[in-house]
Amino acid sequence: MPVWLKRGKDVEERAEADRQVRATVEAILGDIEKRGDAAIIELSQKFDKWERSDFRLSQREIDDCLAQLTDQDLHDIEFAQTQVRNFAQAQRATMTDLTVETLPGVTLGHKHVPINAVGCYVPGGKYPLLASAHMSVITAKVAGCERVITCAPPFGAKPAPAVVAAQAMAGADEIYVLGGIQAIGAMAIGTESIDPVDMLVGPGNAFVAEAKRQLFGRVGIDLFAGPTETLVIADETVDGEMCATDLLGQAEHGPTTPAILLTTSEKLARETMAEIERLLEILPTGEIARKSWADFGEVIVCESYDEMLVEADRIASEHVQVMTDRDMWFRDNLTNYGALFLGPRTNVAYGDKVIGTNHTLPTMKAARYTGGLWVGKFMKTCTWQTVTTDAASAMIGEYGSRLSMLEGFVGHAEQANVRVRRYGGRNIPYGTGATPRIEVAQ
Ligand SMILES: NC(=O)c1ccc[n+]([C@@H]2O[C@H](COP(=O)([O-])OP(=O)(O)OC[C@H]3O[C@@H](n4cnc5c(N)ncnc54)[C@H](O)[C@@H]3O)[C@@H](O)[C@H]2O)c1
Ligand SMILES: [Zn+2]
Repeated sequence: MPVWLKRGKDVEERAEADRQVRATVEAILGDIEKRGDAAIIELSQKFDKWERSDFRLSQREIDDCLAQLTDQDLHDIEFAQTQVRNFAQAQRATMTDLTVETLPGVTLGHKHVPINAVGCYVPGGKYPLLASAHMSVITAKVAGCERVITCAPPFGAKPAPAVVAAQAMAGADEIYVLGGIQAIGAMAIGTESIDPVDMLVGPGNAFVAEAKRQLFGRVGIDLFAGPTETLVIADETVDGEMCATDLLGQAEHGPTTPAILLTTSEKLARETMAEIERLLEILPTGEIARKSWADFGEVIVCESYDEMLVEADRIASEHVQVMTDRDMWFRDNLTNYGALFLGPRTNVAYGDKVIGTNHTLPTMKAARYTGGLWVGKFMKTCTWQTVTTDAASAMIGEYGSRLSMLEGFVGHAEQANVRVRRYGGRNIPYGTGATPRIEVAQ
């Protein structure tokens, strides 16, 4: 049985916080629906102290942001964007259109159709998360989406230059400085100044994730990508400093970030907890990380690798860092996770910022039913079919007619029968729903 050396807050407390967020989001989306731009302007003032009548940046404002970055900054952003684009293109290449003859004269297929208009949210309340611009905008463009618009909140009551640069360099068609529920609502519902999109993507805090969830149906969403979570699976092949650094590296995202250590070694567990206390004293973002570690950090000691696997699948964390003597065994056997980071030479920050895999990933156990954002999320896989011979049309028609009548659908049966008459030369009077029989072999 696993033993907890440290536990996080219980589920009830989290559920109460979720209820409050749900109510706030519902009220604000209703207001945006009713009052459009007027609501957006007020909300932006209220939550972000950001006053503007038009939130779209002009080309001049975009150029001004680009000019504030150093050559090194621009080179680094370009490097990261190239990695994200290369991987997205390789993934796109695995998605082939399909044409298959399933019976003589019966041809079925599917094709991948890019979604026309996409709204990409780039979070930036606590940190200007420019990497989210690459993850959403570039991936949408690789998919072939025509209109890709993007919203990020102001940072320190003005546009964050690095975020704007990343949005522009990624190829965004419209850039808005707008955050939180008001950004999500404006993109999905539309206002006098912003045309609505077909799909919302991108990570964000609990308000952003909940707003996307409530708007799902009216628009598509990528997945539930709320506050970051991380899980480290480690044995004695690594030390406490490495584990502590990887846990705190993600705990700094926000005060509700679960960072969990699963290990077979109580010695490593205790060493990691001590290291965390030492590092929290010197980490400049330690205040946030300390709060999330105190409230949501967990340390679980397991008896075996199999037990760690079961626990990891139960936790279904957004990020899973594996540093053991059998990393590929975990890759081959884990089933619930957003993204895997295998071996001590890589880590979650590489994925977050630069290596090329997408960092928008499922949280709150959504990893049980979805992977992260990828080029396939921006495509609709739509089927088509055709019947190319008379014999095939009549043969499928006879089955279709009988199966329709089993459901009581006479009109459906007639759609089939008219073809059985014309292409099969069978005389079935209209409106009888007569079902020609076949001999079933014994
Ligand atoms: N799951 C993923 O893939 C992933 C990836 C990266 C980041 N993240 C998460 O993104 C989040 C970013 O959060 P953030 O807060 O820094 O930026 P954010 O851009 O998501 O949210 C900032 C906005 O929240 C709104 N807001 C703040 N307090 C509010 C309140 N009380 N009521 C209504 N609206 C309010 C404001 O309008 C503000 O513009 C973090 O939680 C991080 O963990 C997740
Ligand atoms: Zn991160």
